[in-house]
Amino acid sequence: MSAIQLSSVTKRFGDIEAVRDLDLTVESGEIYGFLGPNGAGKSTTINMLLDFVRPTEGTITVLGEPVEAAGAELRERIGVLPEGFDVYSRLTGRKHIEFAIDSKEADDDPAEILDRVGLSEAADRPAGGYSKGMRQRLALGMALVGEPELLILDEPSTGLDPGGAREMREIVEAEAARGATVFFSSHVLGQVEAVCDRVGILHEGELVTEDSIEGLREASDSEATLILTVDDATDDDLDAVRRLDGVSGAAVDGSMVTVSCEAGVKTDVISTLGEAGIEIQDIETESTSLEELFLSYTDGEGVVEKEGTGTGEPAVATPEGGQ
Ligand SMILES: Nc1ncnc2c1ncn2[C@@H]1O[C@H](COP(=O)(O)OP(=O)(O)OP(=O)(O)O)[C@@H](O)[C@H]1O
Repeated sequence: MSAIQLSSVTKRFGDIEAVRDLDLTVESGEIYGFLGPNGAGKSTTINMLLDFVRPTEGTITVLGEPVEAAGAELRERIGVLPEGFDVYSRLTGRKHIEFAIDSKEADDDPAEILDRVGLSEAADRPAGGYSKGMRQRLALGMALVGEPELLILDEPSTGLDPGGAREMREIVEAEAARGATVFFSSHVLGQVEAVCDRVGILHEGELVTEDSIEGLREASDSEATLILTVDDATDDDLDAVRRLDGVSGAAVDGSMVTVSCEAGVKTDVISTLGEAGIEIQDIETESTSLEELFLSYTDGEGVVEKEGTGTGEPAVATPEGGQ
């Protein structure tokens, strides 16, 4: 069974088309990253999944139920971390979790949930005094109540420090391991890259691509730029290189030859230059990074901040040196 299915969904607010003809399926047990720059339509889509707003056109089913017809029973099967979650200032963190347990008629141990989200020590303080990151942890804790079949997390890493972002990812992975489906939105590529099985990129209300991180990486790896330091070369020397299948361009500037090509033809380029009598002193390869690929899908709008990835590694592939 699909956990989420949107068919030809469009949402208009007056003249604004927030979501356009969206077809999207998330299978049960998947961790799906919903990526897009500000204003792409992510929150609108999430709000439609939760039946907070209704689509102008199209149909939506969640956990096999048409959302428009579903009621409290469906909501009890879903854990939600909403965008811009606001705490009840005077209530403690523990009270918030207890409230979520009561309203879902669940039997979780509040202390265990508070511990999972790293709020044990602050549990008995009024949440009004919590930092932004602590509020986000509390919201995540409330979403976890009742072992939901589906977790819908709207920008869950907002306000989290790198450690908090890593813990959030570990929780997402643990939830998926017990069988939950996780759908989370982000404009932070690193968050999505580290944890998701599949990613959909939304831009101006439309799904511009959908693939596994591996698939996206392969797409980005398939194009490369070769930068060669040579003894001497003329533009005419490069004609044979330009004629090679998979080469999209070649240029020479002094002792530097730059060739844009598919990654698979790099060796052909080098041997063709050799056959033309060009002495190669040094070779560097730059692959198209995942970051550049994302930017190409969103007209350069920022989905690629590296905030809070917490991996201690770059969030995106960096140009590789050497061959
Ligand atoms: N209630 C509303 N009334 C009018 N326009 C709206 C409403 N909700 C959303 N929009 C518009 O729909 C578009 C998509 O907004 P949405 O909040 O879904 O984007 P988003 O991808 O979640 O962005 P962000 O990353 O900034 O949260 C925007 O142009 C927004 O102004």
